[in-house]
Amino acid sequence: MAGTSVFAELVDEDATVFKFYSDGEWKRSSSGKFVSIINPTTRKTSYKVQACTQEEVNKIIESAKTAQKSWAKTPLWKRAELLHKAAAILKEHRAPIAECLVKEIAKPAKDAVTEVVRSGDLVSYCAEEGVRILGEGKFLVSDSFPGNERTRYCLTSKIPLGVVLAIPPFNYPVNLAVSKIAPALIAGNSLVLKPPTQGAVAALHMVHCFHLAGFPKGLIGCVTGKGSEIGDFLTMHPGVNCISFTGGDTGIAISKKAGMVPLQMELGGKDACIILEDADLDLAAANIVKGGFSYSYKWYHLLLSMQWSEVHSCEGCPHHGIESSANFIEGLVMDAKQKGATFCQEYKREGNLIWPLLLDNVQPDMRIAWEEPFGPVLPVIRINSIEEAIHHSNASNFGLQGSIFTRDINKAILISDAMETGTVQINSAPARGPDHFPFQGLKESGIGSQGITNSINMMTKIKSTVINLPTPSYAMG
Ligand SMILES: NC(=O)c1ccc[n+]([C@@H]2O[C@H](COP(=O)([O-])OP(=O)(O)OC[C@H]3O[C@@H](n4cnc5c(N)ncnc54)[C@H](O)[C@@H]3O)[C@@H](O)[C@H]2O)c1
Repeated sequence: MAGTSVFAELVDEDATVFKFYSDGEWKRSSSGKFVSIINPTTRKTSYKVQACTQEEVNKIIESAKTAQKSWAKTPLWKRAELLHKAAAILKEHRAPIAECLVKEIAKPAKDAVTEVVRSGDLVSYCAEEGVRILGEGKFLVSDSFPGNERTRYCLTSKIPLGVVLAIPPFNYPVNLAVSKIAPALIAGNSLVLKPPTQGAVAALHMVHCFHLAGFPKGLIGCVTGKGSEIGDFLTMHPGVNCISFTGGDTGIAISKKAGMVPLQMELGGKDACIILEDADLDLAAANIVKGGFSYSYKWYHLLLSMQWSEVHSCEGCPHHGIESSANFIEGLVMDAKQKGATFCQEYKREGNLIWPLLLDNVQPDMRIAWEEPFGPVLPVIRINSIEEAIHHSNASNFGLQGSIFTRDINKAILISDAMETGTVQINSAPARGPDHFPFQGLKESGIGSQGITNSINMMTKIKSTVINLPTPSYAMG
């Protein structure tokens, strides 16, 4: 159970308020204030976390700065060893962490366990990859550039950035936290985590697994509280040397406010799925259901016929969101209704629960054509040509992923090259992973690239050491 056995020190005596992690210890905030985490299913408070103060943020960053200096001097194999240990502990304690995910974000129990196990695997893979890529540098000689003799040797290596700030979103609060934590640590950085409110307790449990693995005091800090109170303070903090963020539009605002630090931004998307006439329609339908509805929290059963116009039935699958997101989704649906979209099912909402809905004949003047509902509402735009499909896809401000369904690989490649998205899936729904695949958004969907290798590289800088020789020295030959 959450907050018990090895996790008992995370929680207050009354077992409801979780502490934050600073300088290797679990602490109560001096604010005396808490942030409640509402269970989206029961709409009751599941947990409370500390509302940390700016002074507490300062202290965490200061400790992270100090700890990073000696961590960077820790041999790479030792850093990897600790990460492997943390990964094993994380996987061992998957049950209580998964329980938090169920209560905080209404993730189905099986998916919640998968998220934790996948996170452990990510941490181990990152340790292995780090040992290889950080153990290599470059050797360059000067005479390859015009006008130079071979009098200079340049040795390059990868050095850490310092303090990395990690901000994951609510939908994968563990996986998208470790995808930032592990690369940062293997590369010799320290790490400050600001988890999302919904998902904070799962993240605190995950951080405790790193604590149990024996990472040095202060190297990892985890601060909880309201984004509106400590968010800007964190992202504009002069002690932060890199920000790795996953979320929505908040990331655009952060990018504008952040100082001269490397940014890794993984933001919203509006992934177009282009289905050509020759597509395997069963495959396309199954993947569209998966891509459009799989994060609708509950099991679903949606039968799509071979023709969009003949959607037979759609049952179950309510979307357990928070009230503001349910209202936002409803706004998109009503706008589409007013402008003439065809409803393939009756729109159904009870409280925060929204049932899956397929909207046909969506037109470019409807908000749902462009805005991300982040809920179980799927718009269908009928197209007459490949060019029209590419046009609609590229007209989006987003550029995260896209899908193409066709049996003609030559056409698929041409369309893929024309799509302005970071990833294109041929004959599958948009997916993030496996976690070592590069993953990136174009336009308003992000800055930089992720995936284990890219994240490690992104969280380092190149350092050159140049050896200047008094006379040219050429290799024997
Ligand atoms: N690109 C991807 O692969 C990917 C993956 C998962 C989620 N997302 C996106 O995430 C969004 C849903 O997640 P969300 O609702 O948690 O996103 P969000 O942008 O509302 O919040 C993301 C994180 O930012 C924090 N935050 C809020 N205000 C802040 C501030 N002023 N300063 C610093 N941090 C602040 C939140 O607490 C949370 O931890 C969707 O738009 C979705 O597309 C994208």
